[in-house]
Amino acid sequence: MSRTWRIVVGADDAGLQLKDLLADTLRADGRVEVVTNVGVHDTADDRVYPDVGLAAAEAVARGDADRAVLVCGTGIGMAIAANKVTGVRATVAHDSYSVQRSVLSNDCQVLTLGARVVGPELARLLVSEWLGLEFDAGSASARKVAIISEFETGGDAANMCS
Ligand SMILES: O=C(CO)[C@H](O)COP(=O)(O)O
Repeated sequence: MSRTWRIVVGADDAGLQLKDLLADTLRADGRVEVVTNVGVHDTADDRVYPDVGLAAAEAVARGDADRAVLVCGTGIGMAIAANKVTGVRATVAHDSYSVQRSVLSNDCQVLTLGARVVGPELARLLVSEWLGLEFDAGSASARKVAIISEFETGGDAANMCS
C-alpha cells in the first residue's frame, strides 16, 4: 500500500468545475486521507487565482497539507502564485511524463492544471498517477532540488554546485 495524502484543492472561476470534479475524484481515492477545498466555492466567490493559489500553497508550506491541486484557466497563474511561497514547488503539467518528473525530479508538492487546456478525464488520470508518485530523497535529483531550497532560504547556492 502506498502512502496516503492530505490534499488541498483550489481554483479560480475558470477552474471551479474541474476543481470540484477532481475533489470528488480525490475523495473517492483510497490513497487520500483528507481533501481540503479552499475555494472558490461558487461563481459568487470573486477571489482570483493568486488569492486561492497563495492560500493553498501556504497550507502546504505550514504542513497542514502534503500536496495541492490548483486549477485556473491555464494552470500558469496558479503555478506562479504558489511558487512565491517559500518551500513550495509548483508546476503546471498536462502530460503523464511531466507529471511524473515534477515529483521524481523536482519534488513538486503542487500540481496545477488548466481547465481551458486539459479535458476532465485526462485531468483525473493525471491526478491519479500523481498520487502514486513519491520523491526519493536519496536520489540524484535531491541535491539539485536542495540547491533551489538553499537559494530560497538565503544560503550560498552557488557553492553547492561544486
Ligand atoms: O488562467 C488563468 C491565470 O493563469 C486565469 O484563469 C485567467 O486569468 P486572466 O486571463 O488574467 O483572466
